[in-house]
Amino acid sequence: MSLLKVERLYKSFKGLQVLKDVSLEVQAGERHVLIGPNGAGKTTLFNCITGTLPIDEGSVEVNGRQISGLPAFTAVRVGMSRTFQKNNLFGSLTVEENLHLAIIACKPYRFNFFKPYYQYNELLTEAEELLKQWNLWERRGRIVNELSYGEQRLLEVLLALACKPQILLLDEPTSGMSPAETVQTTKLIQSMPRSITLLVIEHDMEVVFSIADRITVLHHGEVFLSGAPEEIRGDERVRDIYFGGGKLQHAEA
Ligand SMILES: Nc1ncnc2c1ncn2[C@@H]1O[C@H](COP(=O)(O)OP(=O)(O)OP(=O)(O)O)[C@@H](O)[C@H]1O
Repeated sequence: MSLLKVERLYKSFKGLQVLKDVSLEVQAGERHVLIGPNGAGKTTLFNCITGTLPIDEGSVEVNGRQISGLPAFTAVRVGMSRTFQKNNLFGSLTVEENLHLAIIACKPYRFNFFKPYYQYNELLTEAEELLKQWNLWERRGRIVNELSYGEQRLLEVLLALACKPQILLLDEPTSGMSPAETVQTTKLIQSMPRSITLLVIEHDMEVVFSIADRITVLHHGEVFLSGAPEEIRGDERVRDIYFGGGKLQHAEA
C-alpha cells in the first residue's frame, strides 16, 4: 500500500485552474521528486496535500486514511511534516530555541505553558539528539539571523524533522544556496533514514538525480510523466518542456 496517495485532485484560484486531475502515489521509504517549470503547480500541490489549501475535488490519503477536507494539523497528526520555499524561523532566537519551539509545537499536549521549558528534560534531550544527529550542535547557540541563508534553510529541515515525521515534504530545499551548501543539503537528504519517506520539489537537476527513486513531472497543473530517473532523463518531451536542452546535459556531466 502507498504511504501517500493523491487521487484525481483539482484546484483552482478564482477561475484559474492550477491543478487538474493530479494523481500521485508515494511508497513508504521512497524518495519521490516533483519537478516542473515555474508555475506548474508544485507548491500548490504541496499546500493541497498538507491541507494548507482546501481542494476542489479529489482525495489525499496517508496510510489509507483520508485527510483531504480536514484541518492542516491533521497532516501533522498522521505523520506529515513540511518545509516551505521561504524560511519560517524566529530570527532573533537561537538555533536551539527554534528547535525547542518546533518540538513543543509538535506535541503541545505534553507541555504546560506556565512551566519554563528548560525544566523539561525530555525536551532538552530530544533537541540535543537532533542537533547532534544533524551536525548543528556546535551552532546551537547562534542567533538565527546571523546564520547564512543556507544554514537557515538547513535549520528549517531540522525543524521539520523535530516532529519525527513518517513523510517529509521539502519545497525546494536547495534554492538560494551556495554550491557548498547545496552539496551539504543533498548529503543530509541522502543520509535520512528510509523510515522517513520523502516528497521533494527541486529545480537543481544535480540534486534531483542524486536523490530520486522516482520522479513526477508536473506541467500546466497536470502530471505529464512519472517514472524512474532514467526514464525521465531519457524522455525528449521532458527535455522540451522543462530542461530546455542544456540543464539536463549539465546534470549528466
Ligand atoms: N494563492 C494563490 N492565488 C492565486 N493564484 C495562485 C495562488 N497560489 C498559486 N497561484 C498560481 O498558481 C500557479 C501555480 O503556482 P505554484 O506556486 O503552485 O507553482 P510552482 O510549480 O510551485 O512554481 P515555482 O517552481 O515557481 O515555485 C501559478 O500560476 C500561481 O500564480
